[in-house]
Amino acid sequence: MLTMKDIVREGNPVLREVAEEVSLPASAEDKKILQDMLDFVINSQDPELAEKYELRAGVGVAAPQIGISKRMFAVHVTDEQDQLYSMGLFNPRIVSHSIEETHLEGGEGCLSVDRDVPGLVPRYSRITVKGTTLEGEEVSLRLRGLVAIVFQHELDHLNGIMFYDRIEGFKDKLKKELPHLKG
Ligand SMILES: O=C(O)C[C@@H](Cc1ccccc1)[C@H](O)SCc1ccccc1
Ligand code: NI
Repeated sequence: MLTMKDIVREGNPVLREVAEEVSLPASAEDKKILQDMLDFVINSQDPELAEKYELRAGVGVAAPQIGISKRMFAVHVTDEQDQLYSMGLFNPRIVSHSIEETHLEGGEGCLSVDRDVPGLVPRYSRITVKGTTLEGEEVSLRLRGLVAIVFQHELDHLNGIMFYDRIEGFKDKLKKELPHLKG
């Protein structure tokens, strides 16, 4: 099973690579890796397992975070309507998004970042994501709220982007929109 020792930390160049498409249908090896990633996220939310294996609670993990530069990630997160999104996705991509943006009030964290980085991270409020599930099914998901933010955080990992790369944008954007705040 995956534990925190398998999570690469910032500074490791793999986190700054653009990950490779996964050839489909996925090999047994790629399916095993993605299933292990999904199990890791689920385990991280189980208080007993998290304590026993010293897992940091997470709602997603991307393959580059375990040192594998492939376009796949796993999420286990419940949205505001209590709909559970528990899945592994191969070759996920945003096919459309709102202009409107949102952010988590407390900012974001990352399993690969062992420090607090304050600041709001702008994300699209609504996205449509396509990808292929562990079962080999092509899905199209219309997402909003926390789930949309989680998918965008994980998708960024596939493109070598860390959440704090986006924090400056937010301040610059704020200054542009509210020049009187310049300072
Ligand atoms: O590092 C990762 O990719 C896992 C992150 C994903 C994430 C961070 C911030 C915002 C959205 C997604 C971990 O899940 S961080 C822990 C966490 C737990 C619950 C809600 C948000 C973040
Ligand atoms: Ni992260």
